[in-house]
Amino acid sequence: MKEAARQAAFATRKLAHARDEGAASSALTQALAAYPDQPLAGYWPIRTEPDPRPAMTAHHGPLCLPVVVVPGQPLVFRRWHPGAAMEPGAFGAPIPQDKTEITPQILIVPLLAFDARGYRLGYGGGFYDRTLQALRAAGPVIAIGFTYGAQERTEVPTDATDQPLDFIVTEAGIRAF
Ligand SMILES: Nc1nc2c(c(=O)[nH]1)N(C=O)[C@@H](CNc1ccc(C(=O)N[C@@H](CCC(=O)O)C(=O)O)cc1)CN2
Ligand SMILES: Nc1ncnc2c1ncn2[C@@H]1O[C@H](COP(=O)(O)OP(=O)(O)OP(=O)(O)O)[C@@H](O)[C@H]1O
Repeated sequence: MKEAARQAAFATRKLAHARDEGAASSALTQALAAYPDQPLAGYWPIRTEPDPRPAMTAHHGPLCLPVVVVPGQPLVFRRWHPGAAMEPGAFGAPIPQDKTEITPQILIVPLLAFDARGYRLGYGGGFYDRTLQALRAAGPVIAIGFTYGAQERTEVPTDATDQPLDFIVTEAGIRAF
């Protein structure tokens, strides 16, 4: 069920990526302006993900990027700043060389599809679900899904471990759940 939804979502995201990247990025900068000082986790874009780095660069607080420690475990987050030295990470996304870990309070979360309940479909590792579960158990966290409007579905397939998003940002603007 999730696999078929993933394949279809890759196709619509590729088209949306070619059309709208800049617009999605400026909506993200606006959403983050509500939380200027909190530690922010973004991501280094891979495939056809929209690029959150311009919005991260505009953020005042500490910045970090996700690192896969091992499959089946939550992500950790390494300190990052624009221009920071990078090294190859697992799964094709570069990671900061600086091993200093930061606990983010705001997370920009990549995704393949989302629905009106705020549920998301990722690449299938369960990394963000495990990470959000652990962070939410420890304190307040805001998860902001970042993608294109074309990735909305009536209902994405979910299971008991899926963690909902607090906001979705697309080129159409900011939605709260
Ligand atoms: N930009 C970005 N960084 C990220 C994530 C992400 O989704 N986007 N992650 C979010 O978790 C983590 C990396 N996890 C990932 C998990 C699977 C695949 C992926 O493309 N898997 C392929 C198989 C790859 C392989 O076998 O080597 C696939 O499912 O087809 C990518 C990233 C941390 N960093
Ligand atoms: N907190 C958790 N504890 C145990 N298993 C989990 C947890 N979160 C997710 N999983 C498991 O991980 C696997 C992958 O989950 P799922 O297909 O929802 O990934 P995804 O949301 O697409 O990926 P990601 O969150 O990395 O973007 C599933 O078998 C799911 O049950």
